[in-house]
Amino acid sequence: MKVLKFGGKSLANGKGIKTVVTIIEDKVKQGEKITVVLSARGNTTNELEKILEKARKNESYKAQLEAFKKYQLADFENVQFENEFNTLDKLFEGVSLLGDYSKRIKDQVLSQGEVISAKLVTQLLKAKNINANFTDSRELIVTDEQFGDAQPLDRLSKENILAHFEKHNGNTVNVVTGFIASNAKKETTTLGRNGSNYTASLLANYLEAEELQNFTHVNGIYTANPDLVPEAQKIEKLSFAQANELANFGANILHAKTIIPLLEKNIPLRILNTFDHGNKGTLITSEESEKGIKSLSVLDNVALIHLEGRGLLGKVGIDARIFRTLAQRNISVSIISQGSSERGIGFVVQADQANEAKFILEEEFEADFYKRDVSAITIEDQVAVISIIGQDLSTFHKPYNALIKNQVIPLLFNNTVSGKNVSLVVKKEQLHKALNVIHGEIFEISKKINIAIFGHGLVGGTLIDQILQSAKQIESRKHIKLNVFAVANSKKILLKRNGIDAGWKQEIKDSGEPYAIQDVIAFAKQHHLENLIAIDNTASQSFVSNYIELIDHGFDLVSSNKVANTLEFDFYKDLRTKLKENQKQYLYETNVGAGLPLIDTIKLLHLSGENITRIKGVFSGSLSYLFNTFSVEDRPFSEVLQEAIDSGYTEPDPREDLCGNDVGRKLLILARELDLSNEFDDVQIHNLIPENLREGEASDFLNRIAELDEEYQKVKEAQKPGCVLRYIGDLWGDLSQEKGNLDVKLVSVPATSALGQVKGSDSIFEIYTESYGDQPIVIQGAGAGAAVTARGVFGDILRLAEKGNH
Ligand SMILES: NC(=O)C1=CN([C@@H]2O[C@H](COP(=O)(O)OP(=O)(O)OC[C@H]3O[C@@H](n4cnc5c(N)ncnc54)[C@H](OP(=O)(O)O)[C@@H]3O)[C@@H](O)[C@H]2O)C=CC1
Ligand SMILES: N[C@@H](CC=O)C(=O)O
Repeated sequence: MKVLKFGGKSLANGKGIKTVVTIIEDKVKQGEKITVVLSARGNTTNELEKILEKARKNESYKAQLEAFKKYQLADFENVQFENEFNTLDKLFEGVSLLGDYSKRIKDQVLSQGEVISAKLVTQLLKAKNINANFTDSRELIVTDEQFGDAQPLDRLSKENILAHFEKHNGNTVNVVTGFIASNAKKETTTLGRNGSNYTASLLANYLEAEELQNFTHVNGIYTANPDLVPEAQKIEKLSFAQANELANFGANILHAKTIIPLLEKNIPLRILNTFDHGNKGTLITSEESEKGIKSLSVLDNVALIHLEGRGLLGKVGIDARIFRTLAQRNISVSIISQGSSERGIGFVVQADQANEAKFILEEEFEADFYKRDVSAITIEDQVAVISIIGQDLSTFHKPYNALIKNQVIPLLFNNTVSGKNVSLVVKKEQLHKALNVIHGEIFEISKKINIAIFGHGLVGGTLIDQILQSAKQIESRKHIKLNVFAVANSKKILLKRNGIDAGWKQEIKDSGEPYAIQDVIAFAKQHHLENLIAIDNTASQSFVSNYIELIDHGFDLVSSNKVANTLEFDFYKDLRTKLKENQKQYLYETNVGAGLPLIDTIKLLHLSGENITRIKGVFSGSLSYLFNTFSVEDRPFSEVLQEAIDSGYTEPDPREDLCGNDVGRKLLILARELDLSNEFDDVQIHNLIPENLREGEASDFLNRIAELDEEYQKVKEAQKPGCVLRYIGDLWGDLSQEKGNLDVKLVSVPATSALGQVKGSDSIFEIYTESYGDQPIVIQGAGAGAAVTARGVFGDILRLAEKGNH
């Protein structure tokens, strides 16, 4: 025999109730022996509670009652609920007259929901020629007199149930009302929270069922609530001990009282979804699994109470007084935390008991207030408790660090000494984000990284395409889910919580909106997005002014834009202070040498104490291409320049390359990596643009580039034989001083020298250090181009996304 229990949502009008009847019918046709336990349908219990309240307040409740009846009858044929409806009419009328009701009356009212549900399903099954038998559990389960939360009396209940099932056996499908029972005086009682589940597991126990199948509206037990954590995964199998842990922390289906009767008889419990027939759900058995499970559960109807006082240190009996006082009013405390200094104690109670708890504690500690031993008792009610079940403190630093990096600061946390649970109290507004952050860390199923990309030109556009192309692979290889939730240019933004797709270019054109940076921050907050990274792929100085605000709101930064690192040294330092304060990171590997691993190398050498004495080379990819090609080919300077522009090597305004600013910036960035405090003005720059072409719009300049030809032809021809032109950067001098010398110049070098042999758009960086002497470390490769630069930015994103950084 299997016991099938259906919850309220499964029994709602429409798809629900029809599916339930089909499930039962199929099982009967397959020859399975089953017993069915039902909750009240849909929202019935809540509705009855609401009508009862209205009646108590003498408000008009009849329209709601009629709507309730209509819902129960829907368009079902041959169903008679006259008895139940009459009972409800009388009970509500009585309550309305008295202006009050007892728990006993409430149990009578609520019980009608289960009776109606079981009668209806019995009728629908009979119409399908199934031998269904309406079974009122009030005839079977005998309880004490604790209305609202009655305790079954085991021996009597078992006797009744066995006798009933002996009588109604064979192919009979007993359709049993869940939740309700009666006391020895035959008065209706109810079994409290999870009552129907309890009825089902009691029946399974007494009848020694083969399995209890609990049909819900979800596919089973998840690693977290999938409504809050989209990446949550179904747990296929659990042991009762593990289920019990989950139950203790809010997984209602698994409430301890439902589990114990099953555990006693070793009866498996399967959590199934009425609406997803093929799904095998979660199976809970007594088999102990070696692998620990982890799951996140939430209690959100709670409040945090904090009792604070300077005079509590070393005083004996304070905690005892607190808990005794609370116990006297039946107020249960779920989480407690007290520091060793005993300056205060924080604990969590049910939200609806918080005010009463505060009041009675203030009474209890009145004298202590007077003596100033206790200074305040406060309630924080917009809080939630997250419990990480299966988590001990050995690896707790991972989710904890990730929370801090995401600006979620737990108000309180504690762990269990035995077992593996860590609970955190967080602000309710941060619950969603906190859950996703912790989930990503502890499961490594896929940690979501939410990315906002500013600038979708050559580099930005290529980066987006690269991300979209590799996202799946990265998710399966690295368990990192890259979600580009924002793409913006200087005028418009496209915001998509679940990430853009291949149609992003058209979408931003069609539905992009004007924006300010605050809109992006607000969007991330509204959608509880965690692990935020802002990517600056602009060349804009004005965008850099958003950096501080982004950092303040929890974004890490990645930029291909070099401006932020080359503004005044004060800003450079302030930015780093802000980053440190907020535990945020700023990566910009592509600022020098595009995708080449240059900045990282220099940082490591410098950090490890290696004295870098000089850095020299061809810093610009576009100017490398220009002079490498122009030096050896007999073509006009402007033609080669145009090729460099068309190949995406130059800055958005190519004059930034030709005037030497871009190389100057790169040189300054490296100097600052070596802790030199140079300013941009310190860079000696040989500007390649003749003075008469420096002013005006970039487009005017581009129309006139042929005017450069004559001058550069002369420069080329004035060289010694066997020499070639190179535009180089040179950082030199005593680099242990406050400032170094920074030169950017056009030089003529032998074609056979290292600089002379550079080809295409390659950059070359010679890093001279004390240990390496005259033989520099050389880093050489493509120094410009959208693809390599975007790849470099992508590398920075992954570095941030990898464990330890986020
Ligand atoms: N090309 C290369 O090889 C390398 C380039 N870089 C750097 O990459 C960056 C991007 O270069 P590239 O892609 O060629 O430039 P593009 O001109 O192709 O693209 C720039 C993008 O930035 C947007 N933008 C400009 N100002 C703002 C603003 N204030 N807010 C938001 N978006 C803005 C532009 O939008 P709109 O169209 O509305 O103006 C455009 O989408 C530059 O900083 C460059 O120095 C670094 C290393 C190598
Ligand atoms: N315009 C730059 C691009 C990379 O920073 C260059 O030519 O090097």
